[in-house]
Amino acid sequence: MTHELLTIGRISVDIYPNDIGVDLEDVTSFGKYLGGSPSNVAVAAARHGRRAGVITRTGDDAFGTYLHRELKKFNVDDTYVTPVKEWPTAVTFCAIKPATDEFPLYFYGRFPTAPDLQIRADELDLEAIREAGIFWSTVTGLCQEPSRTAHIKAHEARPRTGLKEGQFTILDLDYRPMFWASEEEARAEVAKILPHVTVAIGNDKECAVAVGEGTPDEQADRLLAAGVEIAVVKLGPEGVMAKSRTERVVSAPVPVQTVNGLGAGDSFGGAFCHGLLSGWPLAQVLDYANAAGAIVASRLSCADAMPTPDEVTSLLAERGRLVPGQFATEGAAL
Ligand SMILES: Nc1ncnc2c1ncn2[C@@H]1O[C@H](COP(=O)(O)OP(=O)(O)O)[C@@H](O)[C@H]1O
Ligand SMILES: O=C(O)C[C@@H](O)[C@H](O)C(=O)COP(=O)(O)O
Repeated sequence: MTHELLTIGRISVDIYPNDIGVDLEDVTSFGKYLGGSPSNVAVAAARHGRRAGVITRTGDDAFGTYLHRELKKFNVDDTYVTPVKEWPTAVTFCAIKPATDEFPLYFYGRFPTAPDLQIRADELDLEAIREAGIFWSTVTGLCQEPSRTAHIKAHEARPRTGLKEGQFTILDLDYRPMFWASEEEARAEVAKILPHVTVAIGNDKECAVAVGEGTPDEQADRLLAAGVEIAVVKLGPEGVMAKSRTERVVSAPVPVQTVNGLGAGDSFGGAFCHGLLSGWPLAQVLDYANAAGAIVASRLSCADAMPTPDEVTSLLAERGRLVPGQFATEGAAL
């Protein structure tokens, strides 16, 4: 199977509160969901009809079984999801406090390591990585060995110069401070991957870790100077800005009632991939992904909340931002 999108990195069981607006110590019941940013991105793209797969590791346990079941349910290829014996599947709790726009994450089963940080270079199917329409990795995957070397090897196997028309290599600048000794350490690792990347996506804080403090424009310019073709700066409820060598595109906020800001970035990412694969102009890709992010921000969970194309276009239509025929997918690039 050739994947339209192949992601690599973490997977977890998200254990998210059913109680909204309270700190974790006051939560009385939780729901259980597939989670982990690059896995969510694969789910999001599959919801838009794309052939998506993920390279990751679970523990050899019941939560691992659950995650396989969920990936299959969402139509994500789990061929490259294998168990490690030594570590249990990671779980992630959060608190949901929309009134103050706070959604703190609490990672368990990631210290000193997690199964998905045990991905080894010698286990990779480099042919599948080379052939994928889009290959998506995250900065968190670089935080520890052997995952770090595996990520570098995967990227080296897919050099920018070897990409075919319509192929993209995306780095999600995703930065979780608890997994790093310092921002400088993360920046040094990002610098090793960037030469292979054609699209970099991050929020303003993540861009600062990757290429230093600055305005979104300055950060995008630095990413372009590092050789990427498209630099995307996500701005949460403020929308998104992207730059290529020839254009600067802003997609204005798509207002929604925020429930849980977590997962919006992954929804954005999966929808962004769908837009690139469809060959849409950058402005159109950004509007679509912006609305897809907003939808997940207005819902409780991450993977289970990923929207379908109809849900995205309906929201844009409701906001008076849909040009009829604009988001046709017939002309898929691959
Ligand atoms: N509360 C919100 N209201 C409307 N759109 C949102 C909201 N939160 C996120 N989005 C959309 O989703 C995108 C990604 O969300 P963001 O929070 O910036 O990413 P991340 O989760 O990676 O930090 C934003 O750029 C925006 O397009
Ligand atoms: O993996 C994580 O970082 C946390 C997960 O609980 C969650 O599923 C997630 O990935 C949220 O990512 P975001 O889209 O960057 O908010």
